[in-house]
Amino acid sequence: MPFTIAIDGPAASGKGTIARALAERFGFHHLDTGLLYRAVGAMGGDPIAAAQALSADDLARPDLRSAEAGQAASRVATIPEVRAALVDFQRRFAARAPGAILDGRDIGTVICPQAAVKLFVVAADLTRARRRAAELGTDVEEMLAQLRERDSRDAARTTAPLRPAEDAVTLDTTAMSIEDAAAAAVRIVQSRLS
Ligand SMILES: Nc1ncnc2c1ncn2[C@@H]1O[C@H](COP(=O)(O)OP(=O)(O)OP(=O)(O)O)[C@@H](O)[C@H]1O
Ligand SMILES: Nc1ccn([C@@H]2O[C@H](COP(=O)(O)O)[C@@H](O)[C@H]2O)c(=O)n1
Repeated sequence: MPFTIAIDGPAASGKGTIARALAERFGFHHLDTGLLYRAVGAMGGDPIAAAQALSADDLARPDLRSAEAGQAASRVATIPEVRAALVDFQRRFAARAPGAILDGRDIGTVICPQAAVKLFVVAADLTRARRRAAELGTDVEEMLAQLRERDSRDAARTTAPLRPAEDAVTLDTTAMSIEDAAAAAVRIVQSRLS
């Protein structure tokens, strides 16, 4: 039976970094589900039609990592029909052998409620803003405002809001290096594998 790991948390908390480290360590597949919403937001036009027509090629667009793409993603992510159109793809991915790691906002609560491991990754707002601003070469204060706006929208929406699953383990990476955060996640996964 494939082993599924669900990783959720606010923007730039380190979900993807941890997911990639786990994928490398355990040989599992990894899907950054934020890319699906970023692609839908970037396609323009009717977001519901865009979500229904989404293909793997759309996820390879070079402009999806920008702050603007993140804001557009969080707006289309509030539309229930957009979310519904993306469920099957994510669940099929989660069933891949020998295991799959999905990171996003509703993986442990909606997409994979039966996941073997659920992590909710958090970090202080300013820490997240500093890390993301360094990554994109942008202003920290502006990034802080953008992350807070996105987190508020994600947590306030009625369909699949950002929140930890009841059985999720919270991992606060504020004072952790990338290596320490990855090692902490590996320990949690190992404890469930054995
Ligand atoms: N523990 C850490 N220490 C220092 N920098 C980190 C740490 N974890 C992640 N980072 C850096 O912070 C930035 C955001 O991390 P990452 O992309 O993993 O976050 P995310 O939660 O996946 O973001 P998003 O919400 O956009 O999907 C990246 O530049 C990453 O290298
Ligand atoms: N499972 C998910 C994943 C993402 N979203 C929305 O997309 C935005 C961008 O996500 P990133 O992980 O790339 O930052 C995010 O702010 C959410 O609005 C989602 O709703 N569900």
